[in-house]
Amino acid sequence: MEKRIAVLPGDGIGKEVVQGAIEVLKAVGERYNHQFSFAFAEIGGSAYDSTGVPLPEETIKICKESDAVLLGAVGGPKYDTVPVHLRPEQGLLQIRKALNLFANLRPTTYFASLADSSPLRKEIIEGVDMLMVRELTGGIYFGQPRERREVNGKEAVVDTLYYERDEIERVIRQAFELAKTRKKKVTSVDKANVLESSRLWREVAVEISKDYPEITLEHMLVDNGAMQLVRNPKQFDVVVTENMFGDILSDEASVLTGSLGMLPSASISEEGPYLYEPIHGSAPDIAGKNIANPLATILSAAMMLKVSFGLDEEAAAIEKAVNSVLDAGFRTGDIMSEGKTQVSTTEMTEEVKKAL
Ligand SMILES: NC(=O)C1=CN([C@@H]2O[C@H](COP(=O)(O)OP(=O)(O)OC[C@H]3O[C@@H](n4cnc5c(N)ncnc54)[C@H](O)[C@@H]3O)[C@@H](O)[C@H]2O)C=CC1
Ligand SMILES: CC(C)CC(=O)C(=O)O
Ligand SMILES: [Mg+2]
Repeated sequence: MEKRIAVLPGDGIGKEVVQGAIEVLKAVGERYNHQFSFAFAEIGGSAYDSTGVPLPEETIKICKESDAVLLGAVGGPKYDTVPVHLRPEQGLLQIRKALNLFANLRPTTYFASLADSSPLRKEIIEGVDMLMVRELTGGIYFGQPRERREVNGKEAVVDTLYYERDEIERVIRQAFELAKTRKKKVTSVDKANVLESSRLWREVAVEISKDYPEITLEHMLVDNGAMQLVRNPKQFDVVVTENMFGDILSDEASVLTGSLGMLPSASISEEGPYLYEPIHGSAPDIAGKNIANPLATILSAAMMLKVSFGLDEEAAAIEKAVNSVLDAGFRTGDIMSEGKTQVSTTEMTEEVKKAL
């Protein structure tokens, strides 16, 4: 199979972890006789530095001409004083919008050999297998107006949480479709006791559920959801929620696996190409030290093989290699525990390649 992959390393550890995923994809290509080519493009702070904007037109073009997109992460303290509309994070929001990536799938699975790395008790996390479906192109990260203003002589500020019914419908329908292939339960997380947007969200979820009689729909308020996620995560199968709630809850969910550095994601659209990225950010506190965990990005590459290219066997081979490396005791600093072997980003990548 011949596939062209757009690669957007971004900033900070984004560059380091993406390199790991590329090497693993090349190793899979060699072993299974696929030709993966890589087209590099800029995004985020590094794009701002070289072009003055966080998402150059050229990057959008390269992505649209590719079969899938692999992204690292954007941002860093260097850009704190850049005007908000030019900040690295805007580049990420803009590429999601440009590619119409309306649903972000963030699976949280239990890694038996990492049970010691989670601050949560083993009996709470053992067997966790949930999928967060986060709305990705609407809500408060995109709504207008978003500005500072003066009101009655005082400094004021406005952000806007805006959704159109069809934006809510398509992501909730996607969650039900995914639940059909899993444990047949959808938990819709909202704040319907306060927000009008959540009241419509809940209404739409009930309507769509009528098309899926075999699937159980449950509603949960987001504050309770945040608590249930660490108290009893095994109750969840598919969780569907709006953009900001999903952003926050999925970082929380990563604690169930042992580290933020373990959670991959796939962002899907109606037309493709899809985009794959770890859920973490550019981690300025550890960037440039070759200590970041590359596994979330390597597992995102596995999601790419499966979801975009239909290469189930190859994707499973990567997942199996990751598990065997963890079972063998290799750990980056974020998942390190007593008696294990601490390795760097590049060494972890090498171990995964060997295990393949
Ligand atoms: N998708 C993206 O590009 C995202 C970008 N950001 C941006 O990243 C920058 C830093 O944000 P933070 O709030 O610090 O979030 P972060 O996700 O970058 O880091 C949070 C903590 O987790 C650790 N961590 C994250 N990924 C890791 C990995 N692979 N291996 C080991 N440890 C890891 C970091 O060292 C840090 O202590 C900001 O500019 C933020 O806007 C934040 C989240 C997502
Ligand atoms: C720019 C942010 C919305 C990125 C983020 O935190 C995420 O997508 O998880
Ligand atoms: Mg986030």
